[in-house]
Amino acid sequence: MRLIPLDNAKDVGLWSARYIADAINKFAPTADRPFVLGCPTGGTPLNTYKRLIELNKAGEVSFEHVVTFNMDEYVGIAPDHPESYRSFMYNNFFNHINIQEKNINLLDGNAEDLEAECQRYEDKIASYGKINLFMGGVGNDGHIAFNEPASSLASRTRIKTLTPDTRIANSRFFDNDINQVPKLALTIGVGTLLDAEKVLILVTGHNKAQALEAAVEGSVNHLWTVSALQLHPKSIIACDEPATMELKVKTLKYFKELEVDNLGNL
Ligand SMILES: N[C@@H]1[C@@H](O)[C@H](O)[C@@H](COP(=O)(O)O)O[C@@H]1O
Repeated sequence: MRLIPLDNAKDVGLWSARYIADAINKFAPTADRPFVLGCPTGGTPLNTYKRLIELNKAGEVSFEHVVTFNMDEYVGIAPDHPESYRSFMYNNFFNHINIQEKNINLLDGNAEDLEAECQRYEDKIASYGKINLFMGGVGNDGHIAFNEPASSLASRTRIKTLTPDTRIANSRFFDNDINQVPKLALTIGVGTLLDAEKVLILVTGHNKAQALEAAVEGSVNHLWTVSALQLHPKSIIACDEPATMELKVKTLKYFKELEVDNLGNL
């Protein structure tokens, strides 16, 4: 695991956007060999999307041959609901870059057969071989996508019941009314995430400090599904200073020293 300790959330956005743009450019995608990018929603990746849009407009990265798969979607809210993850992705990213509509993959939380929808998604990912880079955030309780505490670390895309904590946290997007927050979601599994060639998780803010501690210093544990990153051969966590508050001083120092050369290339 690489831990990239940065000063603030804006720097996490700049660093991660540059990392993604470089990965796409290095891959040199074509129509027959697209780059496959996993995408999250939430407040954390907004700075990254903003910067990727700027890089796209500046001609520094193209999404013409990039295929995306989103991590998750609520069940039962209209696709054009302002808080559906579909709306989030179009409003904050897809509408502003040169991605082709046919290359966008989203889970349909209104599908008649939700289990079949999850299998369709897994099959579609498999049809590309693998996801080259999966970007993600993390919940306060350490959940990845919507893999709530005690999710199987071998899980695949499926229906999940959201915990009260997650619904309270996400009620800020629903007029602070927990009753408006859906109770169910479709989410890629921890196993689906671990299958990606690279995983990049963004962690910002003091309310994520315990999750970061669990991811970096804790043992692999289904109660903090983010800790499954320790099983991945190429996982990166980019974090800001407030998120590191629960880490031991020596842990942070260790990772900072490892990154000295890389941070010099920011
Ligand atoms: N399903 C999403 C997660 O993918 C996201 O990581 C988490 C944290 O969101 P935020 O970045 O807004 O803190 O929220 C939701 O639960």
